[in-house]
Amino acid sequence: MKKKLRVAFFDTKPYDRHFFDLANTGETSYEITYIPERLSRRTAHLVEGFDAVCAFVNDDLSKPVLDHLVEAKVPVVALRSAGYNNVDLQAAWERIHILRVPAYSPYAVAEHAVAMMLSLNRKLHRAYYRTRDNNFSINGFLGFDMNGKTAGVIGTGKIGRTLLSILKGFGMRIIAYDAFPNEKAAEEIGFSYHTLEELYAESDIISLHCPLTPDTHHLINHEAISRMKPSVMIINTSRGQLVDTDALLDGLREKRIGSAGLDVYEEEGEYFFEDLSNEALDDDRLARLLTLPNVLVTSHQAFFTEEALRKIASTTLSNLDAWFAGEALENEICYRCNEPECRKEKAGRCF
Ligand SMILES: NC(=O)c1ccc[n+]([C@@H]2O[C@H](COP(=O)([O-])OP(=O)(O)OC[C@H]3O[C@@H](n4cnc5c(N)ncnc54)[C@H](O)[C@@H]3O)[C@@H](O)[C@H]2O)c1
Repeated sequence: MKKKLRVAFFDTKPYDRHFFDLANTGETSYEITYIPERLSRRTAHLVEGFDAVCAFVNDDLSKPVLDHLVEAKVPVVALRSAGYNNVDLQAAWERIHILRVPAYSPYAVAEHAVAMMLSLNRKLHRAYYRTRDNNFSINGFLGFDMNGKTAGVIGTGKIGRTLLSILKGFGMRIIAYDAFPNEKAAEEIGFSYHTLEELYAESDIISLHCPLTPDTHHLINHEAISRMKPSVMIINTSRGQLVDTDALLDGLREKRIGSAGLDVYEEEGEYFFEDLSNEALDDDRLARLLTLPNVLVTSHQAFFTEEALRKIASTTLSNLDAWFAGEALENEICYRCNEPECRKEKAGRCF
């Protein structure tokens, strides 16, 4: 019998195992080892003897870890995520192939962003606890009609556009900013592009849907916040480091920000996805955010729907199938993918 290819899955939870076991029945089914620990310098030695590594959003794929993977002769990393800001693509170049799941369910993330907006606006996260305590007072729960208000979306890719369509249905005025505007989508959905400055000045709700890059790191900082409407609601379901947490906390303290919904957090790596209910939180900024009634934190769960997990599992495994079959790698990424002479476009692989 042909020996199965071995894949080391890092940072796995029971739901990963469930959906990957369901999907791992194709022609090239793999011998999957589910490792609960994150991939890091400390755990990189576990990759010895594997044919591939599968990693998630908080796994560390910096140069020292990639060096270790290359030494261990692991030729490919399959990310089971869309974002890849945790990978040093330059260090990976011409040494190890990086595959990802570019799209699995834009609805999952966009709908979670809307859930956060509705909860913060109508104080559902607080009402839930009040009524359970037989406290039927509605003092402090005054919200606003979203109808007629302005929503500003930063990043009009798959998720941003899905969100814009949903908010259009609420009767909101929808505006957007993107470094690479998509005028066709703007016309079809009915939103308009503006400068960041205009978007900050005009939006009642601002939702972030751009990737984390050197250009977008701390996009929401003191200066940006100083240009926003005083009661603005900020929603971040994209990546924690888009928001300067100190600036956010100052804005909340000074009442320059009305409310914030955070599915991601700058330093989430140590905390999100883990049950730390028996421990004291040692991150003072996260602890402070969690005390504020107008802040709603969820732990990177926007992607977490049945449909998204099925698609993540099937695409991750078909990316590996394509790699091991020597086929073109549609979902490979490298730091040169945005260049006009991108090799993948011509040869099907980045290098
Ligand atoms: N919370 C979650 O569970 C979760 C799940 C999936 C994705 N995400 C995050 O959502 C982000 C968006 O996902 P997507 O599928 O819509 O990606 P996408 O690639 O389809 O869209 C990203 C958009 O951002 C734009 N962009 C790039 N640089 C920009 C800049 N400097 N300023 C403004 N816009 C810029 C791009 O032009 C593109 O239109 C991902 O990068 C990821 O970080 C979060």
